[in-house]
Amino acid sequence: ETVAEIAGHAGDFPILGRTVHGRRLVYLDNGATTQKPQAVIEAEARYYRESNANIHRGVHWLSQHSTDLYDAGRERVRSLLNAASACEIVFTRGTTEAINLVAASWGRSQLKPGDEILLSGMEHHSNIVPWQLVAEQTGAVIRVIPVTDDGELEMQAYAEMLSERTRLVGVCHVSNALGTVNPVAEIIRMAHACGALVLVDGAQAVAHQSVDVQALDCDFYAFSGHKLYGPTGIGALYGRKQLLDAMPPWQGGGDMIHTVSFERSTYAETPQKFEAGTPNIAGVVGLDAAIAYVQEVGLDTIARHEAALVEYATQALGQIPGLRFIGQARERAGIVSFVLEGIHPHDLGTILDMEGVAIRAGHHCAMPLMTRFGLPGTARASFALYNTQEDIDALVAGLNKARRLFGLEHDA
Ligand SMILES: Cc1ncc(COP(=O)(O)O)c(CN[C@@H](CS)C(=O)O)c1O
Repeated sequence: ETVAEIAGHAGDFPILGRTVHGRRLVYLDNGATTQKPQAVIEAEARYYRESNANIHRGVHWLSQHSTDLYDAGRERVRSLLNAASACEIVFTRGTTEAINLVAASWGRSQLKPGDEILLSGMEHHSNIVPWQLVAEQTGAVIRVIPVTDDGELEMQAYAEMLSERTRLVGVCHVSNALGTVNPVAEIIRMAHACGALVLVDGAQAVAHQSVDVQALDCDFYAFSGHKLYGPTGIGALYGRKQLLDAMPPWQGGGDMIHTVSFERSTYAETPQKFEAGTPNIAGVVGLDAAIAYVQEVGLDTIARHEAALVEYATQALGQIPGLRFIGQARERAGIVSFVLEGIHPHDLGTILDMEGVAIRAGHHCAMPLMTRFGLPGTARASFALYNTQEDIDALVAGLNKARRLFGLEHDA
């Protein structure tokens, strides 16, 4: 599709037709969660209307049909990430659970006292706290890759931190607080050169650009379906097959076993070994529909559309006196973060909400990053394929109204 055609897709998202406080909803909080196209809403509803049954265990047609849908969803995720095999795709509740799975299974079984885990200073709490929990249990040590004033990783410092003690590097593909796109292929190459693994937190990347885990050569890649126009409660972990095969289960129960006795149980193969209990089957069906939708629109088209929005927003917001961008990385995806002198981000968010404009304000679950910038938080506008320049104009109008309400309009 062309970028011009993409704007027509707003009509695919029923919720965008609603008002908030009597104003048109201007939804610019896509980093928190994206809205859902009718195709995703209908896919889940149709599953419950026509196909619902438990998977893997029934001998009846409906159970096999439901299992086929679940397997088709796994193949769709494989195609999204270009993984070598569908058995490298483990369904989880989302990014947080995917990272906890790696920390609990690989971390607890592999990490020894003194081993080092390198995390970037711009990580989301879900790529910090699981590693702190496993470091407490194993004696491993967490070290932080510094972030520059522009919101990029200090690659020279990273190179100097890498050593034979480095066992794993955790890095976000795209920062949810700054929009920075990290040079993950280079980060991975450098980590592998000293024998370390890399987990990439892809929560803010998969909806904004094509991801190829084989080209990146990453060891783990995590994302959430709800940030990719899919349902909440479903996401996925990509893991290199030989790593997943060597990792112990992380949750016990039905489906993840081969045999069970009170003396000893044996476990299913990857990926089922990591999918205990009845999974979110409808969520997988909805995720399948969401990925099909973005693949139809075209991730490269979406990337170009959102890059144009970031550019337009940077120009328009840059005209507002007292507005300071936080994070000016050379490569950004889908997010603009800023502070407005004299108005707390939460007050900005509240005033914008009264105008129907939804943004996020606060620390964005990246408290260490906010501390690094000496801020309590920022205001964040995050874009999706259905956003338009008119949405950004509404944001600018709302910010200027906030300035008037706070008596800041006397600035030139
Ligand atoms: C980079 C990154 N990593 C992990 C997560 C967690 O995703 P879950 O689906 O909640 O598991 C998120 C979710 N960030 C939301 C909620 S804090 C935001 O408004 O930025 C993220 O952006």
